[in-house]
Amino acid sequence: MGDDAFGVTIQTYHGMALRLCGRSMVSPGTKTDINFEQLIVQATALLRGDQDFPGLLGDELRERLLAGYAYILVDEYQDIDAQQYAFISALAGRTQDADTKLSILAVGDDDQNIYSFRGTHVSFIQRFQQDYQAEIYHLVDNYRSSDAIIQTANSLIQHNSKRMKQDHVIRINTQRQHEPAGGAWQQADSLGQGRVQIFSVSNAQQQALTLLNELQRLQALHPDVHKNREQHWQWQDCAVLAHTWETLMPIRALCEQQNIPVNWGLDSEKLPSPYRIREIATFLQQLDTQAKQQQSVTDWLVLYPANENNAWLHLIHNILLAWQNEVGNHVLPNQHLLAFCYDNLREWKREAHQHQGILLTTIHRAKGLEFKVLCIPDDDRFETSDESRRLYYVAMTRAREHLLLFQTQNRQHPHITLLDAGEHLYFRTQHNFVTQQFPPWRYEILSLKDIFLDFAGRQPPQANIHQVLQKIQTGDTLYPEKQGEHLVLFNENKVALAQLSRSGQQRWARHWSHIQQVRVLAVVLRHAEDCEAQYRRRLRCDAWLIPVVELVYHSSN
Ligand SMILES: Nc1ncnc2c1ncn2[C@@H]1O[C@H](COP(=O)(O)OP(=O)(O)OP(=O)(O)O)[C@@H](O)[C@H]1O
Repeated sequence: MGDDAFGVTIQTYHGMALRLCGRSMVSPGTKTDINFEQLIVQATALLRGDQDFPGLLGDELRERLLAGYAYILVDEYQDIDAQQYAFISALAGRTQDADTKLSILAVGDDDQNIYSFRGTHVSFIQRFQQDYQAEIYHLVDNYRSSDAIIQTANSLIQHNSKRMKQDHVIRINTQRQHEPAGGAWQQADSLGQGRVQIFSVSNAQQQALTLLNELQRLQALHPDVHKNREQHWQWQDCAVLAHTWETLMPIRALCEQQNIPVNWGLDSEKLPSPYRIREIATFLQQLDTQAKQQQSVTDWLVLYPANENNAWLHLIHNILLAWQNEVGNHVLPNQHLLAFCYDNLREWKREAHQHQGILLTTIHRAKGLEFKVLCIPDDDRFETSDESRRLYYVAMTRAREHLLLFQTQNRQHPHITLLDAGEHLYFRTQHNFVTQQFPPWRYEILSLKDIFLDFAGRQPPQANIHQVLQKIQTGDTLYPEKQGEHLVLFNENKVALAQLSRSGQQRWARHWSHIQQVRVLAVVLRHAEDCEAQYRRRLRCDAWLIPVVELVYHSSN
């Protein structure tokens, strides 16, 4: 699109609502984080004229707010919830007369609706046509996956009822139609031949061993296939997508034992708000104090270069690159970048992960991504329902070259049993691995409710703990020890940096002596005003830091 792209604004629902409401930014890192849940409701009320805006009437207001927008493209329309639906309707002027309506283009795939637990409903996309008297275009060309993968995914999803694409089957794009169904691997891999491979395994450990064994077999073949394309095997081209984190634990343990780099999708339910993470809070603070100053993004990129050693600084760098992509190197007041950061960080929570390596995460978090090699381990949470089939379909359609599916022997896999057992599938059952000592490790983020949040706050500003916490980095190791009644985390110089809360104590007392490693994931900022009034008088400083850690412990304890 070239320079025309500068006329396009790309925003999340919340970003758009924030822009329309004109909400002033709250001070970063304070208790008054933006109430994102109310933003969309408020913006909708403003657009509909249900809520007054000083000095402007309903239609006038809507025009003022939407000045400049002529077209709206809503992506992933299948995943909208009732609030977002009302917001889009108000934006598009569905209830307005023909002259004031904007043009709206919705893109979505009802087969990929997987967030119904969050209140999203496939009926919104299904009724789009009648809502807007819209024309429908079916995009059926697939540019991503091999034909074998496309056919296999189609053979599953066809079992769902009331699909919008019932009569519009996904097919490989025209330019690739002459290619073999298994792509380049049909020739290069005499065993798998680019077919979708289905592995029968007896338990979770054998599943992990089989999975890694197959990835290493493909890795060894890789140079033959890609020798002319200057492509090397990269572990980040592989992903394992499961229904639950639990399923991924033994796979991660085995990867770490074999020194295969792992990109572990972080369970963001356990993480603090990204705005409170030390590096991010500092950055937002910088932007906030210089909000009116005009600056180009390149100035910020100098301050925040790519940083593979610190996930948070790297995240800031990536957000700056995304901003550069949107506005180029135009010089703008920093407040625009600040709003962009708030919005982006909110979205980031959904896809939190760290490190380069094979991505281990849940299917819900892999939406929209794609990988050369995709594995779906068996998970006893898959069931016979349209919803579960859609989830499995989303996972399968992330694969470009290899799709490896796993089923537990002696159990009918609800989805694999539905696949057309044609030439695209290859069933593998012979896995005679030598029984090896399987790594017994489990991984868990110590959630903030398990930590005594005021631990450092009860020490004076000059206490050593504050300087040490300022310096610790993501990836550093801490050491668990008992100190009297308390479970405490120390650094290598025996400075106590955190103590578990009463609930943390109950949860971890049994495991404390079986912890193999404590890794710092983030350092979080806390202010005295975050603290309940009754405890505030015991504080001895206004702000302090808290380490957020992941515990690696022995699973049999
Ligand atoms: N016209 C095209 N020519 C070449 N490659 C394309 C074309 N359109 C899409 N692709 C490639 O196909 C892949 C899928 O495209 P894209 O992510 O836009 O599809 P999508 O419909 O959003 O996928 P999904 O909803 O399944 O995540 C990407 O790797 C993209 O680069």
